[in-house]
Amino acid sequence: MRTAIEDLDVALSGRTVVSGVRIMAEEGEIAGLVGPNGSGKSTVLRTVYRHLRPHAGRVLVGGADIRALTAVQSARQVAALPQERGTDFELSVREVVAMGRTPYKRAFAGEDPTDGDAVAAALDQVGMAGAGRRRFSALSGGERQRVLLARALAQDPKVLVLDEPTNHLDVRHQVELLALLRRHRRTTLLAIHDLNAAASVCDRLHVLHGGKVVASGTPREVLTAGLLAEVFGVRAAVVDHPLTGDPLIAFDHRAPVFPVSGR
Ligand SMILES: Nc1ncnc2c1ncn2[C@@H]1O[C@H](COP(=O)(O)OP(=O)(O)OP(=O)(O)O)[C@@H](O)[C@H]1O
Repeated sequence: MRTAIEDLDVALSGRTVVSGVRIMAEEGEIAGLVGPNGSGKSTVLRTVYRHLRPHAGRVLVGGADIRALTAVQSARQVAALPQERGTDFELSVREVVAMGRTPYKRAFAGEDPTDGDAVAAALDQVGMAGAGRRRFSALSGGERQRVLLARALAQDPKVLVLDEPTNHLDVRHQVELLALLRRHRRTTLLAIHDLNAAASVCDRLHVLHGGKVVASGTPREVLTAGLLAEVFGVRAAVVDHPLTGDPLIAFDHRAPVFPVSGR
């Protein structure tokens, strides 16, 4: 569902950390938020899943201001894989994923077959179909990550918000997760550090720097050697990926880093 972040300002502990942010994700589009540490990516995403209240501006999902929705209404619209990931659930994997079905239940109602199917399908999609009975707290970081993604998928939202979803994942599971996102074609807002992964999966990228969007466009438009030097302070060449044709950033890990302008 079309999601618009309009003129967003967020202040935390009295300091403006995000200002004037405008990001649009069309229906079915995967919009990537990239930028250096502390540039405001998670803060923007937190306003979309209502973890933070903006100081100014608003987030519209399908034309509705998400702050005007009830908790249940917004949970049916937006599901998140946040950066702060619970590790203390003394629940089974299946129970954690079933939490994603809460917005569809009446109080104290049990699980119906639709819920069971949604949970099973979500676990299958993240490659954890055989792990339903395992204790969540006994999983590895990458396994937990995949289970929490399954919980978000089981929520069957109109908009997925993913904060660093490939963190902790080995390369195969990174590739699988990106393929899953591409297959799903659900409106997705994604914060991601891996710029090559971003180039392969995102329709449009929005570069945050010092709490502001400094570039928006397709990965090819945005990921230029000049921008990588200016915003990230690194030397890199952007070439065509020999297998996919996507932009491929070859970082020069030996070069000294450049100074970047702060906020
Ligand atoms: N609770 C808080 N109180 C005060 N400042 C905060 C708080 N949370 C985040 N910040 C600050 O807000 C700014 C943006 O942080 P944010 O987590 O959104 O950045 P990010 O781009 O997601 O970073 P990273 O890539 O490191 O995850 C940073 O300067 C951070 O220190």
